Amino acid sequence: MTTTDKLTMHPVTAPLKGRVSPPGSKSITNRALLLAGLARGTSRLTGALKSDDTRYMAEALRAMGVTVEEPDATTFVVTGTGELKAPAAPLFLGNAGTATRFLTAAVASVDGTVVVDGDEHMRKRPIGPLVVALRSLGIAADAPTGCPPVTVKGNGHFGTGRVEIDANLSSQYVSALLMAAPLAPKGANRPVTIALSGAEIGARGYVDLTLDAMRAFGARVEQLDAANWKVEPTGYTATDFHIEPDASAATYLWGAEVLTGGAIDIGTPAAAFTQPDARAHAVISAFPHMPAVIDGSQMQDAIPTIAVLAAFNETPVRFVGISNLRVKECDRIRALSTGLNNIRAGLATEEGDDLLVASDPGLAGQHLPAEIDTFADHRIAMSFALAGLKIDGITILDPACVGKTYPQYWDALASLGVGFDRS
Ligand SMILES: O=C(O)C1=C[C@@H](OP(=O)(O)O)[C@@H](O)[C@H](O)C1
Ligand SMILES: C=C(OP(=O)(O)O)C(=O)O
Repeated sequence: MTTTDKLTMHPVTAPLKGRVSPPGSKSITNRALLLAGLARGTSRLTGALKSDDTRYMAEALRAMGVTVEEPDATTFVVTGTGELKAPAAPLFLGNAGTATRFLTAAVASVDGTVVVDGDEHMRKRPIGPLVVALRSLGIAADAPTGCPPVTVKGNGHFGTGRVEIDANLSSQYVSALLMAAPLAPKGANRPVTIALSGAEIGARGYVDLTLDAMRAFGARVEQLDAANWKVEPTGYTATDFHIEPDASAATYLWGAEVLTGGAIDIGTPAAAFTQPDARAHAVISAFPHMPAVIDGSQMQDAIPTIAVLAAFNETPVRFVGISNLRVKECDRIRALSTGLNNIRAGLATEEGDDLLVASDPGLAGQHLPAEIDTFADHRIAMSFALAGLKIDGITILDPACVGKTYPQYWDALASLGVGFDRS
């Protein structure tokens, strides 16, 4: 599809029925790309996501001497030498949080200086706690604004010993340290211990994805207790690896199904996903009787989907445990309240970091023209598209921002019979 500035949805006239498979998981693809790039030898990654976020990771690895081939639309063939080389220019990672955080730690293993940078949105997303943790290991890292760009002066290996990390703002800091930890100095026989400091981590399920991917690439990592992990200095071993579909992408299809009373076969049962957002399936399946209070802490990326559905629920919904939605691609609590109130004043209220969504099943079928500012955030675009399935007049601004994780999103909706005008 060509890039357009606006997309106005046509409400559906019949339940949505058909088969649409979500693309590969962004989280798992970017973990597998990195670990394959750090390994010596060739790894074949199948079922992978090809989108802005994974392209940035692949390009960064290429810039550091890794061969990344793309034989088809869902496969990466990655050949590494067992070490990353210093890139000739700063690594530009757009607004890909995973690529930015994971590489910030991994480039400590480069022998030379690496600048990790992103776009204007990424330059507002905090990375200070990760930089502090790297410095405590003796790695020269600097991020003067507390956000990218980060300059890392690597000395050819990661550190050893114990490192503390405050992961309250992002679980990606823990994943970043875990994945870099096997890259200890040659001959090191001491493990790295990663210890949580501060408040409880956001979405623990992402750390579990990290451990699974690390073990698949030969790492020896042990969770000692809820706050401590021990990682042996093994490096990584190339392997073939299959990536499951993206659970966050699946939430839009589950949402479209319940909102229209349809039947959309996404090809993967909800219980088969290992990603945290699969938890959203149970909540979405309860629509239009979703609970009065929903804790988003363990399924953060699904909250925009559920918040838009909540407007059509039988009863209001309060979202709690979502404070770090304020530091995602945009301030998602603000973007959701702005968009919902734009559809109808009073639909959403922010109370501190809670979001209250007033419900009105009678919204369906109404003509309520609203231009939804997506703040360049794929999840805001994809979730408000659901409102446009039931309300006449919903226009999504900058619809191409879905390219961050689901470039085929609009085509997928069209394949189910959804209509829209582009302008
Ligand atoms: O580790 C990951 O793959 C991710 C962790 C989450 O971010 P935070 O850890 O910053 O909450 C999530 O929102 C993001 O889309 C992907
Ligand atoms: C928060 C997200 O992405 P990231 O942190 O990887 O940029 C997301 O995809 O919703």
